[in-house]
Amino acid sequence: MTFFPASFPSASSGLTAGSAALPYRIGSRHGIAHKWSRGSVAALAARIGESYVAALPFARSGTGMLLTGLSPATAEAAPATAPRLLTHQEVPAAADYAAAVAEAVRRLKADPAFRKVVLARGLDLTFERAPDPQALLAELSRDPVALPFLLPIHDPSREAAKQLIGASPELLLEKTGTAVRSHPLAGSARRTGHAAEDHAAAARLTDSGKDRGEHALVVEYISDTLAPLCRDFTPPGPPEVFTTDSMLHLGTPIRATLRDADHTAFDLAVRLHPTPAVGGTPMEQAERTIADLEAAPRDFFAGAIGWGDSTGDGAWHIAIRCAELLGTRARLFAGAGIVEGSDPAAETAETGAKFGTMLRALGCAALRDQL
Ligand SMILES: C=C(O[C@H]1C=CC=C(C(=O)O)[C@@H]1O)C(=O)O
Repeated sequence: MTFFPASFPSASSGLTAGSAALPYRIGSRHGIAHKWSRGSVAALAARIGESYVAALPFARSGTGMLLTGLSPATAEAAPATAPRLLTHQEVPAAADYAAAVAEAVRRLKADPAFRKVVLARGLDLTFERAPDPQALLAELSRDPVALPFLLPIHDPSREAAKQLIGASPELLLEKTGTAVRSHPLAGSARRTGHAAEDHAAAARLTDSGKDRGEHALVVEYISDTLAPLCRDFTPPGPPEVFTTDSMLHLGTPIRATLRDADHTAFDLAVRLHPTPAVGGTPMEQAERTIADLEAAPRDFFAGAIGWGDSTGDGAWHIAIRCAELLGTRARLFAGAGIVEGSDPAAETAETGAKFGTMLRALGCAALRDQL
């Protein structure tokens, strides 16, 4: 699957940028859409070069990063030995995450208008020496369906050089001229790599009313947001199974044609973010529940990362299957969509399985079986 038009500088190997230049406020949900008109994006692109890269945090009120020095990812060979893992700690522990899921299910059952919330947790790792981000990026590039990314996300005035690294399987929005594309994912099963087991898991996922329901909320939200901006919007067909290196997902390809090419990719991404693939339905209630029940601050996890050019074209992915790197430490993140029919133990296991992408790249794939 190709996520980027051929003109994108890093089309073949991922999204990377040199330095965090201009932290900016997203403001209100639609505020930036006006500020970031085609003209302002063109002016910005002229200042920083042909293209820009940006990262939006999960929180709509958070501070985003506009990144300059867009640099093609160099897929260097990974060193033979990954740094030795010294410690690992789940944040929170699996039992506490399961308790948070149970509480979310209680709240969902108590209010029929509250349909879904995505709850996440972290996994803190420390290594004998600092993992090499370029080597990790090369490892993450092995999955052809995911977008590898490596972005500096630190605010220079606040802290040391934090980097966000991952391989996103989820396309939030791509815009080329008037053509737009999205590929929402929701509803998941662990991939074991054994063909017969994965085949059976894919069949169970396709037949699961609970997974189809949590997926449909995301497709509905994206369709409702894009349809008024598009001509002849055709409702997408049923979901398909989408296979990544470590997971199976329900995924729905969405394609449409904008009425007006003047919407920039940035504008559309900000209108869509965050979707119920990482937030919930309704969003305000999900945000409150996430603030109440999650132990690890999300920051840029479950945010959006993307690029754009002076014509307004660009592509945005959801920042999942990722980690924050800070020296010898890494914090991995994983979330699961919780609906009324969720089983806390199964959702906890799902987050454990989702850590698999980063664990494999970091050379500690075996840890996935203990989570
Ligand atoms: C929030 C994550 O995944 C999202 C994307 C695909 C499937 C999901 C799910 O089945 O819950 C999540 O919505 C994550 O990987 O941390």
